[in-house]
Amino acid sequence: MSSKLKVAIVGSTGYGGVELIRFLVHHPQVEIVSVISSSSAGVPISDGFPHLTDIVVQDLDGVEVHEIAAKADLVFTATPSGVSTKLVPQLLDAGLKVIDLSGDFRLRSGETYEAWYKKPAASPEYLKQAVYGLSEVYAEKLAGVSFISNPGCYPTATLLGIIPALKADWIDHRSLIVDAKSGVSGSGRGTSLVSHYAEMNENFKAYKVNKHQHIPEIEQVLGDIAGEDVTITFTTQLVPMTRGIMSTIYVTLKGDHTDQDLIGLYRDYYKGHPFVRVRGEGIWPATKEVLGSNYCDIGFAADARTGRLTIISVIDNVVKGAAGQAIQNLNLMMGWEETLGLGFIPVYP
Ligand SMILES: NC(=O)C1=CN([C@@H]2O[C@H](COP(=O)(O)OP(=O)(O)OC[C@H]3O[C@@H](n4cnc5c(N)ncnc54)[C@H](OP(=O)(O)O)[C@@H]3O)[C@@H](O)[C@H]2O)C=CC1
Ligand SMILES: CC(=O)N[C@@H](CCC(=O)OP(=O)(O)O)C(=O)O
Repeated sequence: MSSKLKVAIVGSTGYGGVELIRFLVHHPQVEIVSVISSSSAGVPISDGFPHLTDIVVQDLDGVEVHEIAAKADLVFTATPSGVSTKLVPQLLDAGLKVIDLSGDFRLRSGETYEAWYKKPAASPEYLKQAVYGLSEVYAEKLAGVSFISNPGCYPTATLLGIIPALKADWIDHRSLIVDAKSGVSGSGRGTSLVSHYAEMNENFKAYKVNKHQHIPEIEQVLGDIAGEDVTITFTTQLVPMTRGIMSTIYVTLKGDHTDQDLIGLYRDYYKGHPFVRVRGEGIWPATKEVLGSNYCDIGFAADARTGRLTIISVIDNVVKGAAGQAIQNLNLMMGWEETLGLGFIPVYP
């Protein structure tokens, strides 16, 4: 009998779900016992995803909570916001561990969720149970828990870029401006006008400026760390590429810290967390340098002339921004090596 952890994936036909499969197939402690679809049950998953031919031979299962509970120990819910709100409590009540990739359990306040997501929030009882899984920052809080809410893609790149400097009190958080760019896969597999080739190709488009649902998530974490309310200016933009997020952060420095000081501070903060790589002086990261991997790469430019600091943080939105971090969180939850199943070099070129 296998002693591996039995996992199921709801939303396995979406970008996050398919990426979970890509990594979990090689995870030494995990067996995928069910790939689940609300719309294509009974069909071999490789019919819709021929790249999985002869690798994942399972048929898709339907979303039947009691059947999932009979087969699995843990469920990844890679489902749209609004769907997780209703599904996750049922899975938890059935005794399953859950790692949810949606935005439905990241905000502590249901009112804040409803204001930004424009959807009914989950009940406070379940919001309270969720542990926010920004892996490098909250690793110790994740050990042994049953329910992790995986961070958003933009928050992951942005928070990992800001937190060490904020913790050290080297920056004035009232001056924070975040200019964030994403590849189109960030909006999921469902078609929309925004991701239509003719709309997106050879185009560079800002959207949800100051209205993006990730603003309260970023402000919640920064506020916890600063010990007071933090507000940010946040602009999101769509770039005509498939994967990748670059979050460029502008902030006023407290004191005259150099690039070398910042490199030292960040390397120290992320010591023991191999998925955050701090670049050397003048070597700023590009999205392609983390493509297909769980890395977040960070570079700096402190400007003595203006007293401001530019921080550049890049991730692959589908990996470190979703499926990869979810698996990193699984490892932390289970007390396994943080890198298990994730040790891939980025795809280059
Ligand atoms: N793409 C990204 O870069 C990131 C995504 N996220 C979040 O992760 C989640 C998944 O994202 P992503 O994979 O991109 O989204 P997709 O739209 O690509 O996939 C979502 C999947 O959810 C399934 N689904 C839809 N409705 C239901 C339902 N009622 N019950 C069960 N399953 C349902 C669909 O599959 P089927 O019809 O087969 O059931 C669909 O394939 C979302 O909440 C997203 O916001 C977070 C960070 C980054
Ligand atoms: C490029 C693109 O459209 N990205 C999406 C990311 C959505 C997402 O991941 O949503 P939650 O984290 O809130 O679940 C967006 O900006 O809305």
